[in-house]
Amino acid sequence: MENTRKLENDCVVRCDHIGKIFGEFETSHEVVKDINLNIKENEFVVIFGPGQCGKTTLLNLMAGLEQTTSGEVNVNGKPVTAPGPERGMVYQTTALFPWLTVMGNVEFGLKMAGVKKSKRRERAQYYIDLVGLKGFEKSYPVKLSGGMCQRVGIARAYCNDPSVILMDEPFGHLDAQTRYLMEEEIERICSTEKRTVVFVTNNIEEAIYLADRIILLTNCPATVKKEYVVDLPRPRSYVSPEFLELRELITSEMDEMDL
Ligand SMILES: Nc1ncnc2c1ncn2[C@@H]1O[C@H](COP(=O)(O)OP(=O)(O)OP(=O)(O)O)[C@@H](O)[C@H]1O
Repeated sequence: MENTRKLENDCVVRCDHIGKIFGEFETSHEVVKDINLNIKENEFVVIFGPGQCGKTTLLNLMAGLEQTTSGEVNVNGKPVTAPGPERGMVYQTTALFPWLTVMGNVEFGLKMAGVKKSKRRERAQYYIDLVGLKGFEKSYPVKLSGGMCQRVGIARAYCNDPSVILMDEPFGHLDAQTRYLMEEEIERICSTEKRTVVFVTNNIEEAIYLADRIILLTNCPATVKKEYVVDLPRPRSYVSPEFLELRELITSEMDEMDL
């Protein structure tokens, strides 16, 4: 489906010296420290790092679900102060409306935006088909598997045509086989419809399989330890020598952090 968005430049998300401290005084906990990031249009950026290092917090700052204590997040050149429709979210647990069908969930944002029924149905159907859920339009979330619910979440995010889609470990709760399948699916969807995606994971293989660029964070408080541009051809093989070499490189960098 045509992407009608116009950008003034090719940088969609910009984090300018952002920091986050939870609490105050003796209970204060610094979780994100002085992070600078520029994420370009249609770039697939993976935020990767040790457990509990602050990945979700960083994503929540981009989403406007948390406020920075220093620095600023900009999306399309505008400061982020609260959640907004130009930032779509896909969560680890799908956060679907259980009382709405697949169609109802996918078209929800457009309905709220006042888009005419025929138009929003057409658009929602396109994304339902794209994520492989044709035939399930009238199903309720309770009848769907975990992987199918995640497909609905992805279709919903795409359907609203945000400038950036923020994904917080969307496959973290899936069994290993479904997870591999969904990684292939997101790869297929993103190559059919290029979007700017920021994707949080603590799975190294998932990171290398999907990313144009991996941002490796340090232990908490999270700072940028290293960036890796992943220019392996797509779709990638988990067992190609280049894939394994990069996995080894990032893993040894992480092992050093544990010392
Ligand atoms: N609202 C909050 N108030 C206080 N501390 C918080 C809050 N949110 C997160 N934290 C703390 O920030 C740290 C980082 O949490 P965060 O969930 O961002 O890490 P993560 O890297 O996404 O974790 P995981 O590897 O489990 O996905 C943790 O110690 C967590 O307890």
